[in-house]
Amino acid sequence: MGFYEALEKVSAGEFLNQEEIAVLLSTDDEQENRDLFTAACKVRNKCFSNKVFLYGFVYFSTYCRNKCNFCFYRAVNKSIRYRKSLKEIVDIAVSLKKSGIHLIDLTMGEDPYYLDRGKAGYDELLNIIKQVKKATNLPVMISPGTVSEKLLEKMKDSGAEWYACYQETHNLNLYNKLRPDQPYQKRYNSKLAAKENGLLIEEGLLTGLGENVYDIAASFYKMKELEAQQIRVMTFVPQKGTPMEQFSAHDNKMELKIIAVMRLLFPDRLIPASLDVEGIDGLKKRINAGANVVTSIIPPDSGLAGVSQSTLNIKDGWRTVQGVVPILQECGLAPASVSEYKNWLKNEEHKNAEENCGLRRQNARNRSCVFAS
Ligand SMILES: C[S@@+](CC[C@H](N)C(=O)[O-])C[C@H]1O[C@@H](n2cnc3c(N)ncnc32)[C@H](O)[C@@H]1O
Ligand SMILES: C[C@H](CCN)[C@@H](N)C(=O)O
Ligand code: SF4
Repeated sequence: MGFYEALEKVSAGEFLNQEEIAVLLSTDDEQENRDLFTAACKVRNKCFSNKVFLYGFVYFSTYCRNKCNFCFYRAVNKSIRYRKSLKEIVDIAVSLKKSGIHLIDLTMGEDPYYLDRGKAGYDELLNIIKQVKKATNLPVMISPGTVSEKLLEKMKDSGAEWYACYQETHNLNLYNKLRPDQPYQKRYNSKLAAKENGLLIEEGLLTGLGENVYDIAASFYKMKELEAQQIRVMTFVPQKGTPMEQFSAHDNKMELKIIAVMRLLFPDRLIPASLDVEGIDGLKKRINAGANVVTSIIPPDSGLAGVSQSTLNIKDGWRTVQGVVPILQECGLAPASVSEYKNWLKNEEHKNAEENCGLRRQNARNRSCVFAS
């Protein structure tokens, strides 16, 4: 099947086979790329109108027990380590809320202080979620890595709506190289357990790590199977002092194509444009590829580090609502209101609960879109 046949088929609402996905992802033709992005934005606008969601980011602990080969915060790296106090975390969350974001993303390394049962931090972590919720009354996403079902349940009870945990790839060999000593299935099962416990889940891919278009197509099938409410991709950014420091940094072309194809395959799912890859300069192209969420918004004076770009555009204030909104406007878009975001969540939580009860197993494509005109 040719590029335009595949594009037409997916635009008409059909899921593609792996060969057809590979065709869309393989194009280097400029006109084909433009048409892919235009089709993706059309589908996004049909589902979400001109509304974009904004996520504030609080990386509150950079300590980590793992040794992911791509990550600046891997256990043995000489990176900036900090653990923010409860007061600091709540203050940052409140300042993010005041700036106009829709969700607080509480992200951490797999910090044993918080994750090991019996340590003081275990209850502190739950208290952080509770206090952030209480102070902001905003939806909360927790990104703690692979955790037990018990902890997921407690996180949900403490007020978290979302659990983010990215597999990065579904090519087992590549996964094991990227995340040594972190069994693939255990990480995957965390997401299933979170979903069963009523949390919304985010799945994510890294690109530029040696995967091929068939691996990416296989990941889309896994995303379909997971029924994640939010799906993302980020280009790998080489990190100083890590085993993959010399791994050549990729341009962002594949990331943009993946965003567009994800949008076409999963029209009504949330798809982020992360500021943590290329900073503010990379926002427009990600939005114009079909993204509908801006992530990694960070208050300039919070002393927080990003994940893949620990400093880019933080102190200069570009990773802020103020920095982001004019770019959305240039794309003909605008931030949603908090209640629009909450309505979207409520609807998804309802569907999730119904699915969990086995009341309905319906193809994602037939789901109604909250913002559909
Ligand atoms: C730093 S972790 C934070 C949550 C938790 N520690 C975990 O691993 O799930 C969040 C994500 O950042 C992304 N990431 C980490 N290092 C990166 C890099 N060098 N380039 C691009 N993305 C990166 C990965 O997708 C990873 O899953
Ligand atoms: C990867 C992070 C999100 C974790 N839920 C953040 N650096 C981002 O780009 O959105
Ligand atoms: S990606 Fe997450 S789990 Fe892996 S080293 Fe980085 S912070 Fe730790």
